[in-house]
This record gives sequence, structure tokens and C-alpha cells, in this order.
Amino acid sequence: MSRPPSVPSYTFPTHRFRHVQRDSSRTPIVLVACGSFSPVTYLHLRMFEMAVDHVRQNTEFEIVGGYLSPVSDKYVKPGLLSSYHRVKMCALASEETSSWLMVDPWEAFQPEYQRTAVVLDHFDHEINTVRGGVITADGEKRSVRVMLLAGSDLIATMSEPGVWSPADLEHILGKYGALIIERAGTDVSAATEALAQWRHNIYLVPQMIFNDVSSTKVRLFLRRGLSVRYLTPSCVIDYIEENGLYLDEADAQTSAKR
Ligand SMILES: Nc1ncnc2c1ncn2[C@@H]1O[C@H](COP(=O)(O)OP(=O)(O)OP(=O)(O)O)[C@@H](O)[C@H]1O
Ligand SMILES: NC(=O)c1ccc[n+]([C@@H]2O[C@H](COP(=O)(O)O)[C@@H](O)[C@H]2O)c1
Repeated sequence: MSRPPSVPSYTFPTHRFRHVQRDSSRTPIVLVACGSFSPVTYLHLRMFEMAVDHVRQNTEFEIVGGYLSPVSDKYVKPGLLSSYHRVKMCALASEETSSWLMVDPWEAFQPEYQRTAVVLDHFDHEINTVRGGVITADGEKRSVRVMLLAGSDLIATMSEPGVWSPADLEHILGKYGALIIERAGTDVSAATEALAQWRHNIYLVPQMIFNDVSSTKVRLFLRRGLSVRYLTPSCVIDYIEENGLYLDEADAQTSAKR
């Protein structure tokens, strides 16, 4: 795929990236969660923790970084607040609740919508081409595999006609791969049936404690004046209150813009 466009005065975040691998016998991977995050919830953050446990117990991978990549304002979706606020809330949540998650604002601040295949190429470029991947304990340089982290509702859309191009599916699932978190309401085996040719690159992560917090429900609660405490980090709630966000779903795209 061609090189994705760049954002002026942008620096790829690496402050929590593990540059030296802990276990050289494992393949280094970076998890990238693409989504609206309007707003980010505890479930979005917990997806990464579920992935860590699954990867450690069931795979030969070592996670060296985790990124949230909020979609740009050009992605048309109800309740999508401006990328400025969504990036801020993701950054607050990652910095305050996690020791390893980062937020990459590149996708969010693109003037045009970027397909997920292009977003994963951006991560591959920044990590492997620009920075040379990671170093093993013996000082050897090694490429990092970029993997998509998503809920099973997202993978279900991959077998819906017209949502993803065949070339993008081959690029995402053939080249990179995906860790899929089971989500209540989606039949995971049905969702992945049509993607059988990439089965070796799709890792299904069962949710052992079902939690179906969604951004939609959080927005609904906010509009009704109900508490969202313990659904999203308190720093995110404070930010929403300070900025008067999500009071009206209809004007979320316009009035909350900076
Ligand atoms: N409860 C959940 N269980 C599993 N995956 C989830 C859950 N909530 C969100 N995700 C995943 O998180 C990623 C980001 O999704 P997104 O920002 O669209 O969240 P959302 O809460 O579903 O949003 P909305 O309610 O606005 O549609 C997607 O891959 C989605 O599948
Ligand atoms: N063709 C594509 O690249 C494609 C299609 C559908 C969703 N997505 C991505 O999936 C993520 C989540 O989308 P929803 O919020 O619509 O579930 C977004 O980051 C979006 O960019 C990508």
C-alpha cells in the first residue's frame, strides 16, 4: 500500500513503547485499537488487558506496545464528538489508568477518513521503518508485528458486503492479523466463518466476565443526567463535565468542535 499522508507537527508517541524485548523467543507485537471512542470507556481499556492475558497464555507473542487510534471527524457516525475532545479523553484515560497504553492522534487529525488498512500501515511505518522495530536482549534488531485489536462486532462487519474491500481484508488479516474480543450480542464463530482463509491470523479472546459497556450507553446516560461513574474513568467524566459534552446527541458533531 502507498505511504499514508502525514500530519504537520506530529510526533508518533513512543514514551511507553518497550524498545527492548523481555523474551527474545517470542515475536514482538503492538496492539492497535481503532474506533470512535466517543467517549472512551473502561471496556475499551479493558480490551487491552484481556488481550495481554490471552497473548501470554495462548500465543508465542510478546506485546511491546498498545495504542488507541481514534477515527477522524470525517467518519460519519451518530454521536461522534470532535476528534480534539476524543483524543484528549483517550489520552487522559490512558495516562491515568494504565502504565503502558498510548494514544496516537495521527488518524484522528487526518483531514480525510483513513481506512483501517492505511492506519495499520502508518503504525508499521513508524515502528519498523522509522524506528527499526525493537532490540532483543542480545542487541539484535527485530521487526514488530502490528495487530488490530477489536471487538467481535467489528469483525462481524468484515463479512458484510461493501464495508471492507477484499484487498483491505487481505492486507489487515493476511499481513497483520487481529485479536478479537468477544462481545455480547455477536456470534463470534458466525462472524469469523467467512474469514476462514485468515483463521491462522485471527486470535479470538473470550470475555470471561461479560461487560457490555458501550459509548452509546454512556452518551445516553449523560443526556439523561444519569451517573456514568465506574463506566469510564473519573478523569474522563471530569473532562466531559468541564466542557459540557454529550448534552445533545444531535449537535455532537458541530457544537462540541473546538
Ligand atoms: N463491550 C465491548 N465488548 C467488546 N468490544 C468492544 C466493546 N465496546 C467496544 N468494543 C470494541 O472497541 C472498539 C472501538 O469501538 P467504538 O469506539 O465504536 O466503541 P463502542 O462503545 O461500540 O461505540 P458506539 O457505542 O459509539 O458504537 C471496537 O473494536 C469495538 O468492537
Ligand atoms: N473499510 C475499513 O477500513 C473500515 C470499515 C468499517 C469500520 N472501520 C473502522 O472500524 C472502527 C470502528 O468502527 P465503528 O465505530 O463503526 O464500529 C473505526 O476505526 C473505523 O475506521 C474501517
